Amino acid sequence: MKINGQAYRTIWLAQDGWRVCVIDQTRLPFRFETLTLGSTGQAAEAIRSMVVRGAPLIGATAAYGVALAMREDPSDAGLEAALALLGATRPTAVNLHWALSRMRARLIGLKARSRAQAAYAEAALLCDEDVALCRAIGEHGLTVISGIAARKPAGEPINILTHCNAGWLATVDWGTALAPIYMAHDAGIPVHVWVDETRPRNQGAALTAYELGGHGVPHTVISDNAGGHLMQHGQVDMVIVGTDRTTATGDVANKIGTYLKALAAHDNGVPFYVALPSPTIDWSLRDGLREIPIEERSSREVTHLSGLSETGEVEQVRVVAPGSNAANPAFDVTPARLVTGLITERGIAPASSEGLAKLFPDLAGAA
Ligand SMILES: CSC[C@@H](O)[C@@H](O)C(=O)COP(=O)(O)O
Repeated sequence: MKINGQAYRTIWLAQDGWRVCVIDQTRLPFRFETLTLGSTGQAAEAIRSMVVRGAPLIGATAAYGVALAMREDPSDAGLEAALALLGATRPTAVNLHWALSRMRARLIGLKARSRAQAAYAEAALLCDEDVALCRAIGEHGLTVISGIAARKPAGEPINILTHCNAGWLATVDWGTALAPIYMAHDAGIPVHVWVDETRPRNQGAALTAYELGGHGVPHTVISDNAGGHLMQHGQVDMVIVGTDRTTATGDVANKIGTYLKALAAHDNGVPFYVALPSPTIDWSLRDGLREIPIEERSSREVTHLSGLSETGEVEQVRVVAPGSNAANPAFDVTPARLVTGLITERGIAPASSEGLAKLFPDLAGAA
């Protein structure tokens, strides 16, 4: 997607052909800065500190982290150490482990001297595939938006609510939940997006609003608590969110607060869709609530807010009473029964074992 007219992916190789460039998402929306990663340690730190975030981009960065490791130490011990370091960065997004398993499978049978080149090629392939998966998700999701548009008076915007950031910044390009929205907008279908601010880190207010604004998509940022009210008053036609891990049975882990939106959507008859590429499906899990690991993050993300001061400086301020404790579970699980459909690269599946297995017999069968 474009920033100030220039096309970007979220991850690319530097001019030297081996270091890895990323957009520093902790600086958005007020500063656009890129970082160049020159070691596995730096790649791991970029994931841990959320310089890069979003399930597919975490996987892509981890893949390049393995490639960087293979320049440093391509031995079996070097490979296993890199996989362990990168695998311990963030617990919920399964794309991380999917990407690391794929890199291991590609490299383990090779002689050490061939590994670096093969690792870079595999990481690049994984990134290109991610772009293709997200584009296909966009095309399938577009049919849902077009269907809703056909039932509305001509010219009236389709109001779509989204939570967190599942746009191109969360993937290599296009995004998952936002891909259908970009495609609808580009096709001339009038869309308007309600953007949940997504406390505590405000990925909606900072990143989704930045992306949609950059692409000219009409949107309005709302406080996280406003969605239910808007749904009760008929102001939301559909919800689309992304996911960090979806079980083989269709339970969906996503940014904290997603479950409450699904409940409100269910109560108000608003369709609730989840957009995901197949690497986000954890075929080994059947009970999302019990089995998906939920990341606990620093309480400081709850007690403090970051923003632009009147003097143009990015500052942090405390918003919680001094002395109060804060808890910060970063994800929640929406049970399959609340999900209208899973928008994947192969089409739209009911959120159930049967629905997923029918679309992905090859993957479901292999688990
Ligand atoms: C296409 S991204 C899907 C999810 O990764 C996204 O919705 C999300 O929850 C991101 O969380 P984050 O903590 O910002 O990495």
